[in-house]
Amino acid sequence: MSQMEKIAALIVAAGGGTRMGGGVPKQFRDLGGRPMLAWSHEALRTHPAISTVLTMVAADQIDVARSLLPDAQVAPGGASRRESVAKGLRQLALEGVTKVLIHDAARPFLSHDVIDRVLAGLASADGAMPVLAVADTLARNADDVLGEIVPRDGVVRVQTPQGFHMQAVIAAHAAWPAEAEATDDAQMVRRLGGRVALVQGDAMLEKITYPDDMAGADMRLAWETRTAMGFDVHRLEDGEELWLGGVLIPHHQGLSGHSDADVALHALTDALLGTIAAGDIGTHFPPSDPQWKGAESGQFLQHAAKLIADKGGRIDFVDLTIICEAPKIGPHRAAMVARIAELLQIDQSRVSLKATTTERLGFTGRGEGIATQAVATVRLPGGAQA
Ligand SMILES: Nc1ccn([C@@H]2O[C@H](COP(=O)(O)OP(=O)(O)OP(=O)(O)O)[C@@H](O)[C@H]2O)c(=O)n1
Ligand SMILES: C[C@](O)(CO)[C@H](O)COP(=O)(O)O
Repeated sequence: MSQMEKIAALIVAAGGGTRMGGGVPKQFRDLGGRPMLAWSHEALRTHPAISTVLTMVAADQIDVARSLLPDAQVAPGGASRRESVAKGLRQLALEGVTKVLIHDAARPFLSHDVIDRVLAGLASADGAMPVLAVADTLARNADDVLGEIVPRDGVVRVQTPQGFHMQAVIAAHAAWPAEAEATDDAQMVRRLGGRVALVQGDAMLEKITYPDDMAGADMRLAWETRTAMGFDVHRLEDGEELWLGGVLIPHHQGLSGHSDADVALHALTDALLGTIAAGDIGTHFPPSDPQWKGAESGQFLQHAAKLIADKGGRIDFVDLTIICEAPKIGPHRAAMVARIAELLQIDQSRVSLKATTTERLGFTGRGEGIATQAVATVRLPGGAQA
């Protein structure tokens, strides 16, 4: 790479998703726990050769995009894909960009391998783009009757990101007739005599266009299911409040500990951290740290849930067993389930809470303390990208 080289990515995300329908433009819809747009943005942002990622969104979606991708550089796109690209190119040219990768937000599952292939193709051409072979027979539809067969030899399916030297793609956009539409940028560069190299595309990169494509994208995510457990004990003492499952319970004793000692939320926090192998509650909130003295344990649980969400994960189900002789848990079960569901932002049907005694045996049986076992099951996106 030369000293002066500056490679940018330009994501076009200003479309209305009319073929998809359903109100919210598809690039802002949830896909595996994060907006579709976030997937390719992350892949481009983390590629070592790319120094800038500019995302074009509809003018009235700027605030939405900023809230979904707080660190992203976003700008208003245009009325067509071509206009959105042209506006982005103008901005990137001012930033001294020498090469640009133009990518559809509607192609979320972009790997670094594809980016590498496009950049390699660009080294010896004006542009480079990923393509796939056509596997199906191609035919014309003549009023819902089979028409002419279209030879598929030498025909490829074109994907993005399409990479270009900035001068070549800016000249192509400038020369393109204002009234003509172009479905991509490579055809514009070619029309001006530019050479666009073809590199191997990726089946994961299929564009999400029609409603059925969302289901296909979910399947491509290849969710990985993980289950982990947590266990915790706190001592019952006079003069303490009894917090259990995020609920204050009237009792003659309460649990003692550095925080509010909510043994149920602690066990559940450990179970959730376990699903992403992120240590335990003490790793994140050391008892030696005075800031957690008397802390409400709901924040520990929310922290674990956020770490899972940051990985694109979803909490499928949590199950707790509170082990104590007293108080009776039954009367408080509904309130605890509601509070845990609220803290985790999941439906109450995904929270199970049970209780048992130990038949007066052991420390729980003698009323010296309360224990909780918790199990959490989460799904993490596994197949698409880390
Ligand atoms: N004015 C536009 C139109 C499209 N695009 C983007 O160009 C890509 C092309 O994909 P496409 O499936 O055509 O997206 P939409 O235009 O949103 O879909 P539709 O044609 O069904 O309305 C998408 O990432 C889309 O957001 C854009 O940035 N600006
Ligand atoms: C740019 C593109 O994704 C390459 O295949 C495609 O041309 C976009 O076409 P659309 O009709 O705007 O979806």
